[in-house]
Amino acid sequence: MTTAPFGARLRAAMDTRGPLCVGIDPHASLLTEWGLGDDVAGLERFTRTVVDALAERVAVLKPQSAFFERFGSRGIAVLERAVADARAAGALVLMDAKRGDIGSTMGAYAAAYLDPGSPLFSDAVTVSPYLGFGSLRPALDAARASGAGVFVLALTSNPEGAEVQHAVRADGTSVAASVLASLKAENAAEAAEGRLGSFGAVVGATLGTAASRAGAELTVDGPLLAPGIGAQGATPADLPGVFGAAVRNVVPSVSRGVLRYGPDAASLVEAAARMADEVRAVAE
Ligand SMILES: O=c1ccn([C@@H]2O[C@H](COP(=O)(O)O)[C@@H](O)[C@H]2O)c(=O)[nH]1
Repeated sequence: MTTAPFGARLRAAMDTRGPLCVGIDPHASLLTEWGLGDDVAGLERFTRTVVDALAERVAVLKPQSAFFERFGSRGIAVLERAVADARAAGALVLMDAKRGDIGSTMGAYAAAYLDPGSPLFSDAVTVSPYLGFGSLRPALDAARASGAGVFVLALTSNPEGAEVQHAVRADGTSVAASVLASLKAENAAEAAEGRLGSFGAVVGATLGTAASRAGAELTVDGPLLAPGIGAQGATPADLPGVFGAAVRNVVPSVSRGVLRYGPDAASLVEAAARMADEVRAVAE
């Protein structure tokens, strides 16, 4: 590995830029609101505007792969360009792809997002542990080898997530608690040296006290991606209540709550800065 581990790069970015992650989610409705066509040209203009406005300012940009995949290969080409441009401008790119499959197929997903030779290589990727945490091993190993990161869905921001994530296993722990404990084990070496690990959890900012109800220990010694701020109803003020002492490792994520201020670049910058200020006020 020639690059520093993701956890170290993320901590440095959070310290210099603040911890905010802005999602690139080109919803059809947003393309229309921005006066763009719901087509590849609209997708490209939207994506380029967000990257140009924010990649030099925020710690993390999180393209939502689904919105690019719906345009087929030409949408993926836009995504590839966005990843490269955002990284070149200094943002860390978290590919929100939520992949999860049997281990052998997981290896191919890892090659797509975590192999530096891939056109979609990203600083980190979201994955789903519901084929068993062990099925994620190829992604965890690939990330370790390339200095990338992995964010595992643990307690998602949507209300439906609880039916799976709060389910209690034969050993009496919840599914979410078990995912979080597995992540903590992955980060053990970095934690022993006082560094932020590269293996993070997705924990919704919308959760209220649900994490403690699921018996989930949020201190995984890695980053905690907190989506749900803005359009899903959570605010930065909710973060201390959801995360407690772990708030220092939280990367609050907002997509529509910033994107709705486009297409004017200055308005996007202002919206992200306002959100970052609100986050700073509660996270320090
Ligand atoms: O638990 C989760 C995991 C991922 N997401 C993703 O984050 C954004 C949220 O968009 P908003 O417009 O800020 O609501 C979106 O890409 C989701 O797929 C999540 O919301 N919750």
